[in-house]
Amino acid sequence: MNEGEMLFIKVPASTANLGPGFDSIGLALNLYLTLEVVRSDCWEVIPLTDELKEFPQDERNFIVKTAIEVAESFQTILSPCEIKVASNIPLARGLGSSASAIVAGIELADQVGDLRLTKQEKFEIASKMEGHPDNVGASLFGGLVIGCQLGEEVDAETIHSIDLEVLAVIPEEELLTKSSRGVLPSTLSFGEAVSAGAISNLLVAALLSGNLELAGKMMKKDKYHQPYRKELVPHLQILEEQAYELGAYGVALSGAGPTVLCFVRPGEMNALIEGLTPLLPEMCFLPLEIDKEGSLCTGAIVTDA
Ligand SMILES: Nc1ncnc2c1ncn2[C@@H]1O[C@H](COP(=O)(O)OP(=O)(O)OP(=O)(O)O)[C@@H](O)[C@H]1O
Ligand SMILES: N[C@@H](CCO)C(=O)O
Repeated sequence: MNEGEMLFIKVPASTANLGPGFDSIGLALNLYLTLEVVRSDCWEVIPLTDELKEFPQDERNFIVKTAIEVAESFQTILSPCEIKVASNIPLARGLGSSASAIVAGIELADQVGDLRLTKQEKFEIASKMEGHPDNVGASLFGGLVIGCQLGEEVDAETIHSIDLEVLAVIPEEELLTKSSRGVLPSTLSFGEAVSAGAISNLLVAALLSGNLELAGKMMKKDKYHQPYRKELVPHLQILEEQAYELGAYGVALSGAGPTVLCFVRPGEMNALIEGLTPLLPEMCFLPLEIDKEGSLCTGAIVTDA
């Protein structure tokens, strides 16, 4: 990168699982982590939004650490940069903040280190780092992503033709993914695994065919994680009981929670918010749409070579 040149990186938020698509289904959402990158003498991260001020502002920052680690795995040393970071993705709320930071780090390594990675290569690296492909796949590709990670191998199909409107119901309290995975069982019986897989398969088919009632029905029937996480996220039960009555066709825990997503038809958002606000007055209600583009890098880059 020549002096004075600036690189912009934009990575969308995401929701994972959509109920039964545990560790497999991701949907990109229109909240963003953005980076403005210029060459500097040392690594410096300048947070432009308040929530990011708690993180280290040098090479210990998670995004920078990720970038350095990725570049090193390709025997590349990154030249230091000054990075202005902004984000409207709530942290540790189930909206893929850690996945967006990982994807931003990979994009940073790719651009500054001139690694020339393909999207698939970025997806493989990101899935390995995050441990599952759902959030990172959505943040990279945009749209609805159905992924499968088996050991080192990771595959995905991306669907951009689906339009969904969602209401994110976001509590004030954080819930770390690590804690929320801690309440999950270590095994399911063969019979439970078969029905959990069938529910997930039918969710995908219903989303693809536009049968939204059926998709919503399958979200509620998840057997992989929501029944266990309800103890940590009591408002999931309240929303499952009330949101359908108020016009939503689906309700699902967003990723590891604590955010819950209500899926609504166009034109029905306001009535849903009005109906839910008195029931959960302490929550933030945020209408969201699907991001169709995934991560984007713009700006001129000239490498050291
Ligand atoms: N922009 C960022 N810069 C540095 N660290 C970040 C950033 N975004 C997220 N993180 C790290 O990721 C943690 C949150 O990750 P976690 O997996 O628990 O939740 P999430 O990704 O927001 O939710 P989910 O995985 O359920 O969608 C934060 O507490 C922080 O340590
Ligand atoms: N599939 C993951 C998403 C959160 O990282 C989970 O539900 O734990």
